[in-house]
Amino acid sequence: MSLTIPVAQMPHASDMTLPAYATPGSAGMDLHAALTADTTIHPGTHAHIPTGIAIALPAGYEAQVRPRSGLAAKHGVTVLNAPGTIDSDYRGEIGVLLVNLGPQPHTVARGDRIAQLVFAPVLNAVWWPVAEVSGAAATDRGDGGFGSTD
Ligand SMILES: O=c1ccn([C@H]2C[C@H](O)[C@@H](COP(=O)(O)OP(=O)(O)OP(=O)(O)O)O2)c(=O)[nH]1
Repeated sequence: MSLTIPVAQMPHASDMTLPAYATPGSAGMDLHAALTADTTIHPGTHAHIPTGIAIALPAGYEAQVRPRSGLAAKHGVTVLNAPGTIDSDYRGEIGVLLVNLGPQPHTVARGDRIAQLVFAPVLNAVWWPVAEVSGAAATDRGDGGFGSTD
């Protein structure tokens, strides 16, 4: 299933290539760092990395900013708020909050692939207020949580 999404490049990224799927089966488009200067993320700290694009998602969809596993495995660098949520009514530049959980400083340069963007449909829930949810839909689990099946 494909979705056509308006995308605009910010002035500081007009020479960059748009995010793209790395392979025909990739779930996410790689997002690139639209930095004007290298940014070093020191261990235990995070940085807001611009991607140079703004999008206009149709109502009923979201985009998720997810980590790249290669970056995490090699450098301990991941997305701080993973998965970041891009709302359908957001029109600003997409940013990526990268956190360095590794032992070494990590430098991000312009054009580096820093995260991936996955598009997904969103279900809009409507509350149906009831006195007790177990009355509305009883289950074997009931209110057992947090390891209750251990
Ligand atoms: O990784 C992210 C997460 C969010 N956003 C943008 C798009 C999103 O639609 C907006 C708001 O994000 P979110 O709802 O997660 O932020 P909030 O902390 O709840 O703030 P707000 O009060 O702006 O909703 O910020 C990004 O660019 N990157």
